[in-house]
Amino acid sequence: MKTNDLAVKTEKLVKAFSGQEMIKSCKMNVRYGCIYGFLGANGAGKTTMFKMLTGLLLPTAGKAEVLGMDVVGRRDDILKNIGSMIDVPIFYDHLTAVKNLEIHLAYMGVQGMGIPAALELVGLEPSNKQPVSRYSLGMRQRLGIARAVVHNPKLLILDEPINGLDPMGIREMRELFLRLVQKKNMTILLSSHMLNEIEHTADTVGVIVNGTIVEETELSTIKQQYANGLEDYLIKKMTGGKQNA
Ligand SMILES: Nc1ncnc2c1ncn2[C@@H]1O[C@H](COP(=O)(O)OP(=O)(O)OP(=O)(O)O)[C@@H](O)[C@H]1O
Repeated sequence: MKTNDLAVKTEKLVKAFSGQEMIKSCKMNVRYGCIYGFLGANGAGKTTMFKMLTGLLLPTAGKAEVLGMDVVGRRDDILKNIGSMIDVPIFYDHLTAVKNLEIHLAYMGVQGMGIPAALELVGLEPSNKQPVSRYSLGMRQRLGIARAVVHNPKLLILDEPINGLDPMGIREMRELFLRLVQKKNMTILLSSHMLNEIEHTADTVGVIVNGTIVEETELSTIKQQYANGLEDYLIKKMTGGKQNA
């Protein structure tokens, strides 16, 4: 794969905490225009990878490029061109959703797709005058996604984006992700423990085990090889192939 086909490219990436490597020589390739489902057990290193790609953590060693730019040297340029939601999204709780997005756009220095459009995309009512402190968990999650997309980023990095959403909300987000890729040319890198959701949404899957990505594959290939779907595939990869499919 040519380097300029890749929205995310890491080589031998390492992150150590207190001298202990939690990300180990990790290689990740995310193609432009794909929905990449990032899978792994609790503590495998998904959030740590996302934090390095979004400039929240500095790599200990190795190389990581996002949209062709080095994560260390060009952090600010990267941040203008990506949208992310990592961990529970934090807002100005005493302000409305519209005000929160206005502050975000002012900070980014762009108009983006427009605040009402972004709120409508995620199923929130732009005329809602309630402060965000009154929002349910699912509404906060939707607002987090609206903030991640409102400035029209090229790449979206979403850590467990459907946590807290009801079944209707999950379906709406799935449709939204597909629309963002097809109509707005975005690339989406997302993690989820909800394999059923990844099966419905992603076209590429990457599996991280103990801090290293052990395989990146097209979902269609997995579906051909594992009649029962992603769960059998994932368990096999997580156990080093010892578990029968
Ligand atoms: N700031 C930190 N200091 C020390 N250890 C950390 C820190 N952040 C993460 N870790 C450790 O790094 C490892 C990977 O954690 P990470 O949160 O990236 O996993 P994850 O794959 O996102 O897990 P989950 O699916 O549970 O969210 C864990 O062992 C975690 O305890």
